[in-house]
Amino acid sequence: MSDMLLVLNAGSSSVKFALYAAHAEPTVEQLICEGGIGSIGHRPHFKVVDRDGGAVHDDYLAEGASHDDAIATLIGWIEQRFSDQRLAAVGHRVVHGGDLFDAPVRIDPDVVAKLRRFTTLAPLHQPHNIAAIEALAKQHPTLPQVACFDTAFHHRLPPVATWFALPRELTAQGIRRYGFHGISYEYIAGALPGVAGSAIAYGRVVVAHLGAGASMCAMRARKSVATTMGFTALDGLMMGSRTGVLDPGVVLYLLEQKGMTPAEVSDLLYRQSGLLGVSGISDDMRTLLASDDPRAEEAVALFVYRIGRELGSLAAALGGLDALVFTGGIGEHAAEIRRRVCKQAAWLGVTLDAAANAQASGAARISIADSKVSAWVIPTDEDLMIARHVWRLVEGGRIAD
Ligand SMILES: Nc1ncnc2c1ncn2[C@@H]1O[C@H](COP(=O)(O)OP(=O)(O)O)[C@@H](O)[C@H]1O
Ligand SMILES: CC(=O)OP(=O)(O)O
Ligand SMILES: [Mg+2]
Repeated sequence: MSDMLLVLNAGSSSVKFALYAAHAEPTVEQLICEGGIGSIGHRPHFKVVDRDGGAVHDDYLAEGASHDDAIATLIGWIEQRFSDQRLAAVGHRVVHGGDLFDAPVRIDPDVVAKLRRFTTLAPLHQPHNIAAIEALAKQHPTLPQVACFDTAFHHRLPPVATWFALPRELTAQGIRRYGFHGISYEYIAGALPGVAGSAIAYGRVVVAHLGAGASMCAMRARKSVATTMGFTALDGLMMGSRTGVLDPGVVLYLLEQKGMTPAEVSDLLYRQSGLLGVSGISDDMRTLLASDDPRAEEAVALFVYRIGRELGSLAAALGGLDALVFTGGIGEHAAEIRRRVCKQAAWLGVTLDAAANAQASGAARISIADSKVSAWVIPTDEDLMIARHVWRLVEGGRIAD
């Protein structure tokens, strides 16, 4: 009976998954199928596609089905569909590992207890990451589970890049910049030599992970030296529904002058702001780019402007820039956003190849051949990165059934 590895990325309203054959270290070719159960809490939609995007399964769960129901349905479907194969281990994307976890780890009750400490620092993600872990542990107590952390890739940031200008005792308590999207950045760092060549890969590179959640990371020789997200995944860039960086005085004003509760402020900053809040239309870049509403244009303009400001800051942290990489749903698919960002970065030496940008599909250079700073699109693959970590832990014998 051959083995499979399951990767889960549990979010606020979805459980995304990828299933890999585990006869060797996972590669794209070993992807068996992927998909997810979305709209959890409403009428959950269970969709699965094969490696080529062909439909494998399309069904709905009962109205109001929970995350636990979704996990049970997914595992049941896998066991029934692949009854001649064994699920050897499960890897989870866990957004916040704080200062406790700098590498993937086998999950046990002690690890779960530690993960809970960071729930308030990642309210959109951590509770659901933990819910998926606990649902699986309850339903399949002997199934090895591994946690891979968004924060781990940034664990060796220069100390000065982690400090807030707060009293020392608060910094000592862990109130500092952690950084996120690290699984994505780790994958891009691994892909850079093959896509852009070693000279660039080991140079000064800023990677822009532009999705519903968005951040940027300054890398030198493929190591994180600065990043836009901070203590939480609320900081940095303007995002689909999140503010990004905000004058902390605004929070005090909302609490003290507007009489909002902390919970109301949290909901405002995490779920009602960003592209959604500024446009008053949508958090989805596709909708805003297709809209002729002036508010949509203002939201897109601010989104691009904030990227430009952070790019300048990250180039300063690097002492210059050799390459700019776009990834994430917007970074990989929105040529218009890439065009605007690169135009705004002309002062840094980025010269866009308009045709290459318009037709980019998969990994591609989108700057002209002799651009002082090259620009690239590299699709990320957080699931594959997690599957590789699970394999290395299992293969290294550090996971026993
Ligand atoms: N073809 C496209 N054109 C523009 N934006 C796109 C396109 N496809 C996806 N997106 C954007 O990518 C976002 C999702 O990015 P993704 O990285 O998948 O999100 P998440 O942060 O949830 O992982 C969507 O909100 C949408 O705005
Ligand atoms: C950390 C974060 O914001 O993740 P996502 O982009 O998946 O929301
Ligand atoms: Mg994402």
